[in-house]
Amino acid sequence: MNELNWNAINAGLPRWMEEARGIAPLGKVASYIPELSKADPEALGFHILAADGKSLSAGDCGQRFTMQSISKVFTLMLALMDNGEERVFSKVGMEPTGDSFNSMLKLELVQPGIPFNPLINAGAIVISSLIAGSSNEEKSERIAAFLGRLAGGGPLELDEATYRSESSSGHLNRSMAYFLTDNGVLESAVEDVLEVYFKHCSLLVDCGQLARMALVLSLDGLDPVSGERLIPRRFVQIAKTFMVTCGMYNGSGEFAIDVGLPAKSGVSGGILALLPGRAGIGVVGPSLNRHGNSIAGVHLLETLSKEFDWSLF
Ligand SMILES: NC(=O)CC[C@H](N)C(=O)O
Repeated sequence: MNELNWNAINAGLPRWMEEARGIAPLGKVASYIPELSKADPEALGFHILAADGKSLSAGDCGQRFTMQSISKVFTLMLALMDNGEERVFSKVGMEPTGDSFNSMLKLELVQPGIPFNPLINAGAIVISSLIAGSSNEEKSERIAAFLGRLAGGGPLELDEATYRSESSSGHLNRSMAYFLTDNGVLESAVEDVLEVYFKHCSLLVDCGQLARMALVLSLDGLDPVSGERLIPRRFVQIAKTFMVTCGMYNGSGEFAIDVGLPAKSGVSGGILALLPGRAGIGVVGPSLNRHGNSIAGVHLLETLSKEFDWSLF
């Protein structure tokens, strides 16, 4: 396991951050969830945390934002822990779609009518219905506690305003959930499933917490401090593979070529990325490219990956 070149990262980071921030105006902050449109398009934060506990942060790394689709990687692993592989993959597939994250096109085009993968909205909605718990509250609490544990602390906090904003504007997600019910894929009532889904998308983190969660994945599910197993290795392997094939939506191929690391983005502008066995990374930059990925965040990761030869491929 080679050491990160901390001196060089530290020396180059201010310039690379400025360069990345400079292209933020070429993208757009998400506005289909009204609450997200309040984010500062020029904000950019970065945090890297290595397995030996060394870390480095830059820019607006103290800023909190909602996890959005980044949470889908973790609900997938929790659903796998609750149900096992066979049951989960009877309800969602394993293939990239090539369509945007909120597309429902292929639900009707391909049989059986299950979502192509757990990281598009339709797939993550199905995954929300597989989280164990006797009530919506218990399911949401389990997710917030699981995510918080990986981030190194107590349960993550819900951003109520974003949750309400998502729920009241989520017509497309709602229609997908009804479609999935009609296909016999969703077992619980639409509104119950969506409450769990919208709530996990609205959990708050900062870049440091994202990096801490990413580090657990980079260590194949082990807590970096106690060494305790938090997630079975097989389920982390599944999650990391999905991150490579679908984590950046229909920009995943380009990202694999330009950056070459398992990563997951969210429409609030967050990106979680990892260097296997070595480090976790959290980035935020709310201005998005056409695929819904942080434009400055992707640029920054690309620069770092090329500079330090981080690509796995
Ligand atoms: N790409 C994303 O981050 C999408 C998540 C968002 N909560 C939605 O349902 O549309």
